[in-house]
Amino acid sequence: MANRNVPIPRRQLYIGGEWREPVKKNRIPIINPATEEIIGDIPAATAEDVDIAVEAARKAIGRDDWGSTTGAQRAKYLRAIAAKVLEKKSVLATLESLDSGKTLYESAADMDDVAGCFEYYAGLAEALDSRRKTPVNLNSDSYKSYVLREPLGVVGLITPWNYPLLMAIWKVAPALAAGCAAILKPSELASITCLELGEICREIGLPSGALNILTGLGPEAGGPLASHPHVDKISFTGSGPTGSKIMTAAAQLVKPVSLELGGKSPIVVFDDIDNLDIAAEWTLFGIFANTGQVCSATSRLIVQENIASAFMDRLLKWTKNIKISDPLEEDCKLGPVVSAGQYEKVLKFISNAKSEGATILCGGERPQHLKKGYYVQPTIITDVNTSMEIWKEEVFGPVLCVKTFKTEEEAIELANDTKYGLGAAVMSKDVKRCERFTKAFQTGIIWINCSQPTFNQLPWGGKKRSGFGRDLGEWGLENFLNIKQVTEYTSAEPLAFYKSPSKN
Ligand SMILES: NC(=O)C1=CN([C@@H]2O[C@H](COP(=O)(O)OP(=O)(O)OC[C@H]3O[C@@H](n4cnc5c(N)ncnc54)[C@H](O)[C@@H]3O)[C@@H](O)[C@H]2O)C=CC1
Ligand SMILES: NCCCC(=O)O
Ligand code: NA
Repeated sequence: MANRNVPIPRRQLYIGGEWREPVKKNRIPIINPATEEIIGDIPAATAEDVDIAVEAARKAIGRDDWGSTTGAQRAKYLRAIAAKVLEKKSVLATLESLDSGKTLYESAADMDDVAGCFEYYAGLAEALDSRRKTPVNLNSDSYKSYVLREPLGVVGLITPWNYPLLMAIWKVAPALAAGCAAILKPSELASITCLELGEICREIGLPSGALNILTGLGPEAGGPLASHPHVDKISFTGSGPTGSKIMTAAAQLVKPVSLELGGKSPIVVFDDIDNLDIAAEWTLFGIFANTGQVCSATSRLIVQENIASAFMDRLLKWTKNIKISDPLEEDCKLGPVVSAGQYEKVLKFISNAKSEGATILCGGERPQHLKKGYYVQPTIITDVNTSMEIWKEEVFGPVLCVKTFKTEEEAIELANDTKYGLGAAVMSKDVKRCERFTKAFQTGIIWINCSQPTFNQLPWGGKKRSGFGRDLGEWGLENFLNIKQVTEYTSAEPLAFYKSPSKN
């Protein structure tokens, strides 16, 4: 077992490069979901603190030490942050697991990804210098034009608890690379590592106000950020209802938003796969990794009828092998869900599925050997029909529902039978078929013969009710840039649109 006695730092809000007590001095308890114990507390920001942070961010943009930096200069800060994250990886990973219930293995992998994401956007920040000013050929002798890529301004980043630091960094790294000043509002359910990012920024000497971190409740801290007149953009990852509230608040000021809102992603398994075990493991990984708390989790298995029985048999065998334990225990592969509320919600989905006539093939309860903590067994549900809640709604827990199909057309129809459109996976060795599915899936992310691998270089986001806009890749950077066209009249001739007074 890793050292569970890592002290939980008692932090304040990180504003203008300093730790600052919230104006109202309120704090929120930190709960370890594996033990249900209170292990510390975080500051609770309110509208007053949002005002102070926005002011600090505005000042940063107006100061030369941040507002006039080149991409290459900002890249140095990003690389310094990446190096610090790696230096502190073990402590950060433990804190992430204590706060969110994520297995230590996954928390450590997240810290590598966090550092990798800062490194990746450092590269894009450097490349931005040569792309900052792009001439545009107008086929005109009278005009000369170019396009500037400039930082968008002050941006609000509102992020969830499922990958507490990583989801924040998917937005923080490109925002800083672009030269914006950012205000991060992480989830109140898991904020520790985001506050530690504040300490890292302080240690590496990031110019004050370039990144501000406000922990607090959604409506009290996130709400005022979304509706603040001096915040130029909101980038949000989280639930549909909250995304909709943020968009409504932002719309009053015609403030741009990008929304990443989760889904009910399908994984389609065909009978031509060579190896049932390989497909079974990807299917499991697609729904049980991070205890199913993944926006792109492939939570609907759509399996070809003639292999369904053999495939389900393999799935059950693999599922029985999953070690469920305290996330800090070695080889733990499934920790608790994040909170009491999420635990109740997941169990309610399972009991509703039962009352609607579905069969709980395995799991469905808390594991017998764990008396405390928000643990839910990995659960597979069959005899599902398309009108059931379990088929339609995002559970955000370790719950897979299963349907069978006979024909390819039927599989496509089932896969797209959702209001969401984030991810979709197909398992088949037929290349042409995979191409047909790539075209037919109504989503932003397609996985072929795998589920969930994620790379900094690739765009991340969905369509339909999964939201719009893209994190990661060059698209993640574009989110935080203003595109400005500059047109210069270079001719010595007059415009000659109006009658000249000299000809009167
Ligand atoms: N797509 C995804 O990645 C995620 C989806 N979810 C889904 O959402 C459900 C609810 O979980 P929550 O933690 O309540 O998610 P949420 O969407 O309410 O929270 C995400 C972020 O939004 C903030 N927020 C909440 N209300 C706000 C408001 N009125 N204005 C501005 N910011 C606000 C929260 O404080 C947090 O930082 C989960 O059960 C899960 O199904 C949750 C987290 C991530
Ligand atoms: N593997 C990263 C998933 C990100 C998300 O849940 O939004
Ligand atoms: Na927590």
